Amino acid sequence: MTGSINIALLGCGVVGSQVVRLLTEQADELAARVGAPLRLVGVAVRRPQRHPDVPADLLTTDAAELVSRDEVDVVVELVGGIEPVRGLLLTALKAGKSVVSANKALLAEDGAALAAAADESGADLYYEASVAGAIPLLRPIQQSLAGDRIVRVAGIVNGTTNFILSAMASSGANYTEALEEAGRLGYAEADPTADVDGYDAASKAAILASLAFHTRVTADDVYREGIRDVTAADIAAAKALGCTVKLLAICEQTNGSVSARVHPAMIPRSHPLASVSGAYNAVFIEAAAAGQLMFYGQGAGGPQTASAVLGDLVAASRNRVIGGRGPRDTAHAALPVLAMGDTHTRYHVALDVIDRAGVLAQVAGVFAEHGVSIATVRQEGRGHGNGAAGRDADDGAPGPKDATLVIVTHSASDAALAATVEALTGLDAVQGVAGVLRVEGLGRPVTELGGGS
Ligand SMILES: NC(=O)C1=CN([C@@H]2O[C@H](COP(=O)(O)OP(=O)(O)OC[C@H]3O[C@@H](n4cnc5c(N)ncnc54)[C@H](O)[C@@H]3O)[C@@H](O)[C@H]2O)C=CC1
Ligand SMILES: N[C@@H](CC=O)C(=O)O
Ligand code: NA
Repeated sequence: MTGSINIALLGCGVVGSQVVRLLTEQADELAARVGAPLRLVGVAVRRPQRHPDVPADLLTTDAAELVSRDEVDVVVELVGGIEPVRGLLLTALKAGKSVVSANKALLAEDGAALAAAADESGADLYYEASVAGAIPLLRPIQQSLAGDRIVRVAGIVNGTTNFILSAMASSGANYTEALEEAGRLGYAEADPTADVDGYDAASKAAILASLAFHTRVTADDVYREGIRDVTAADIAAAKALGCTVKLLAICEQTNGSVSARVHPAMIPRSHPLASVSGAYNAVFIEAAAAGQLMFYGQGAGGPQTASAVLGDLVAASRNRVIGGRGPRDTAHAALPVLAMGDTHTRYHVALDVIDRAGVLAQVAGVFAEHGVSIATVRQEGRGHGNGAAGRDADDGAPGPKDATLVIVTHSASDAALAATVEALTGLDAVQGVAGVLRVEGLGRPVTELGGGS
């Protein structure tokens, strides 16, 4: 066995502390797999007194000094955020030290600079834990599917929002109630913004699109909508169509460009992603030759995420032992990113209208004017003696009539749909837009829409 592989750990929180535990508990096995012992030479933290489980002589508050030590072979970064981590990792990579990171925010913002620094010095840069935690996803994309052409990567990459949407669907809770439950059970953080507003998923989408399509997509390139505006009525409307609502990250390659978007969408309950509930993640990959593949598991958690970090650490360490480096990021395709307005999907539009002769024709006319083709229309009575939702509106009940028109479109551009909705709000007979949600078939025909619950 050769000399040890020396590891510097930055950050010792939820994930970092589990990496220390696994490195200690599995030391002999890891050494056998790598061909050299993995030796932790330093752990950079903010407050050493909070880490009684880490040998005191390893703890330091000076991350910059630790990273620049000559003895360090691999830097494992589990701090998160952009600065000071970016500077620390660039220093490490430029000095030829390999880097393992779970930092999706940094990778999605400045992965190109990190990859360039790794290329320059011949070091490894691995970040499997940054997307979908424990689920092996980036390595299959980069290695197992390297000979194929990936056309779509779509999935549920945020456990917090999936938990909230699952709770809303199963109990009928509204968003605020479900968020509170997620907080109580430890899924949602005190400040849930990064999760519920889709920033976390957008960073992951940027990383997935970059690797899958051999190009560079940053978090800013990703269209982003979170789940704050998803209502109990949206969930009920999805149910009525045989669908469920999920926060999806969708990355596609079409006609020489890529698109990456994060937003809530209805998906058919028969789709494999529909049954992914609670804090689980699942990602669906479609490749030209391989066809459809699905990856499922826990996207967060200390031990789970540490598993992915250790996998990267073993890979980087093996490369050190053998001499050389593993597969690097390839961005040779350099594809343009499609504007959200030019992406195409189907839509569910619920309109509150006055129920009188000619309204349906008027509404249909607005869709037609904007080139948006209607697939199905359903009218539901609403109040004023008009009967319960879902019953025939024309039930002969006396009094003024209000109704909700539930329209599902064929595939249309996002820009055309937005213009249609804008124009609909200008119609006298339209009292309000009760809901607009995208409907995604995700590589499967959406045949069952309207099929009921
Ligand atoms: N917790 C999870 O389930 C997952 C986390 N990740 C990523 O893993 C990374 C770490 O996440 P967690 O362990 O959950 O965070 P955490 O907040 O529990 O741990 C981060 C640690 O870094 C320390 N720290 C902050 N600034 C520092 C500095 N300048 N020098 C040294 N230490 C510093 C903090 O005191 C804290 O102990 C983040 O990038 C996160 O996005 C990725 C997937 C899942
Ligand atoms: N906050 C994320 C976990 C880390 O990637 C989630 O809720 O999935
Ligand atoms: Na992963």
